[in-house]
Amino acid sequence: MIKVGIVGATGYTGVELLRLLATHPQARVTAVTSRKDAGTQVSAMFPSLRGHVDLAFSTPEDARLAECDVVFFATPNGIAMNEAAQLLAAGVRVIDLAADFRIRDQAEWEKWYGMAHGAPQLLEDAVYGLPEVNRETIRGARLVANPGCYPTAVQLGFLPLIEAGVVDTASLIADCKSGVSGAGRKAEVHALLAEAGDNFKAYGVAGHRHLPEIRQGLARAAGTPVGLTFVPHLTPMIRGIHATLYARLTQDTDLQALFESRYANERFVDVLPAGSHPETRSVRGANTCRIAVHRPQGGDTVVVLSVIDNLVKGAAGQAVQNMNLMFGCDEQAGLAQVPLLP
Ligand SMILES: NC(=O)C1=CN([C@@H]2O[C@H](COP(=O)(O)OP(=O)(O)OC[C@H]3O[C@@H](n4cnc5c(N)ncnc54)[C@H](OP(=O)(O)O)[C@@H]3O)[C@@H](O)[C@H]2O)C=CC1
Ligand SMILES: CC(=O)N[C@@H](CCC(=O)OP(=O)(O)O)C(=O)O
Repeated sequence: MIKVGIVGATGYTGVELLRLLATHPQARVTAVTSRKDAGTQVSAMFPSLRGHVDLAFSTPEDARLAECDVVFFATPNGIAMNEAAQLLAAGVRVIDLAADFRIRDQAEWEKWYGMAHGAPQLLEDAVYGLPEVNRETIRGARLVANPGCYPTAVQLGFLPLIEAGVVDTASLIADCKSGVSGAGRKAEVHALLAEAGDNFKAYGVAGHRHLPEIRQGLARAAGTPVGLTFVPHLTPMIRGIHATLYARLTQDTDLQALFESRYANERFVDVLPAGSHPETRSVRGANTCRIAVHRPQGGDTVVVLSVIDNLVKGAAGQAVQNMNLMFGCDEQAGLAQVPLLP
């Protein structure tokens, strides 16, 4: 059994990790932390887990974390970077759901995240946890930087086009919509029902911190820097990301065949039949990215539609997928959920 610790288990990605790991045949959660709710039973806070998780939250200083095989950080940015080195030294593998190890360039990270990096010496070792790109490296990783939610949906949508060299990489556009759970469980006015319900708005147009992360991944695939306009929006739904991606074709190609062949062996990426319009509800609760590719009126603009559940393929599910790779488990272990609809 893989012994698992979760730091920050009272948040949305933390409780999602608990939900997914509750049915994992080879993993057992042994420590779950919270600063504010140490001592509270998990099932008292999350009734959905009653009968599935028999644990109480402990403080983040819990010594049992160092006895785990893997610790997930489901914490805000800037926490894992100060804790990872000690756990790694104790032989514990670390998966950070936050952004501390996602950007290779320290100065770039510090610019976007507005703080000094606490563990720059670990940036080199950290593996970016997008299995559809880095599967073999993730298998041997000690420290995994789990991708952000928007970056997962956007990269999976653009990668086939960029890898095949069939689009102009200087003029990419990602128009994205997220559900409110993307902002986490902390109390914030903009996420209140009366603020976010029955409303729709863009944010971060001048520059969102996922921009450098997406650019880094796409540039790696292109072998050259890319030009990307990324505009996130907040929609009045709880879960889900819908990314509408635009690129200019530079050569004629069978787009449907390109996408089908790129993801033919990927269990968590579903390329829909030509002409489809994927819905966020078709992936709710599941570790699936559904993609459709369009070429409106046969013109030179390609439109890719990519949907994920931000808490699953966009966070906790992808983190479990990475854990499965790191520990030699079936990649689908704990991740066989059928999406919840309606
Ligand atoms: N929500 C989403 O869709 C996605 C989130 N992410 C990233 O995953 C991480 C977690 O997100 P999410 O679950 O939404 O966040 P939440 O705000 O819902 O939860 C954060 C958790 O971290 C704990 N925490 C806060 N500060 C500290 C601290 N200083 N030390 C230890 N624990 C702390 C909180 O509990 P307590 O205060 O009691 O300690 C809580 O359990 C974030 O970095 C987020 O950006 C990534 C992809 C998608
Ligand atoms: C709707 C909403 O607010 N979403 C969050 C993205 C959450 C996330 O994945 O952010 P990290 O990179 O910090 O992990 C945002 O735009 O800040």
